[in-house]
Amino acid sequence: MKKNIHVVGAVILDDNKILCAQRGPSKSLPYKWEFPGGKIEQGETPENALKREIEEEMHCYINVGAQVDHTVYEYDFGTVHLTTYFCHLLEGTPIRTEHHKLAWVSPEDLQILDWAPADIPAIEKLLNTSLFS
Ligand SMILES: Nc1nc2c([nH]c(=O)n2[C@H]2C[C@H](O)[C@@H](COP(=O)(O)OP(=O)(O)OP(=O)(O)O)O2)c(=O)[nH]1
Repeated sequence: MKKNIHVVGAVILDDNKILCAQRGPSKSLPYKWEFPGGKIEQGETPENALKREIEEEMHCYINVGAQVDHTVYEYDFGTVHLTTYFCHLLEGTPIRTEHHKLAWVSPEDLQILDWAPADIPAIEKLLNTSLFS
């Protein structure tokens, strides 16, 4: 059986846009787009894992709201259990540290990006939700 990897992703909304992040060339899933976030550590709640990851990788603070989606996707390196949450910026501006690129993207442009396969159901949900009404 493949290794289970529990991952949280932040759908950060600001000014009618969503913050999207592109993985670097030397990572698994090279150049794929994802939601900023990462693996949940032992004993951590998903919300606290997400806040910690965003502080570590983008040097800003968020609050974590409702769940967007939960998907399970089997990659060759393991089975990713991805939970995404709506988030807002509380303090600071996201800084790119680990990612190849960061981009603020309008909901209608989300499907232009080459997403990590585990993210596709969340993208479809976001496209079918009126986010800013
Ligand atoms: N953060 C994040 N990870 C995602 C998403 N979709 C998706 O398949 N993943 C995968 C990529 C990684 O294998 C794993 C997240 O682990 P991580 O953020 O610690 O990734 P990493 O690149 O530092 O780790 P690794 O792949 O080098 O082991 O989940 C997503 O939307 N956000």
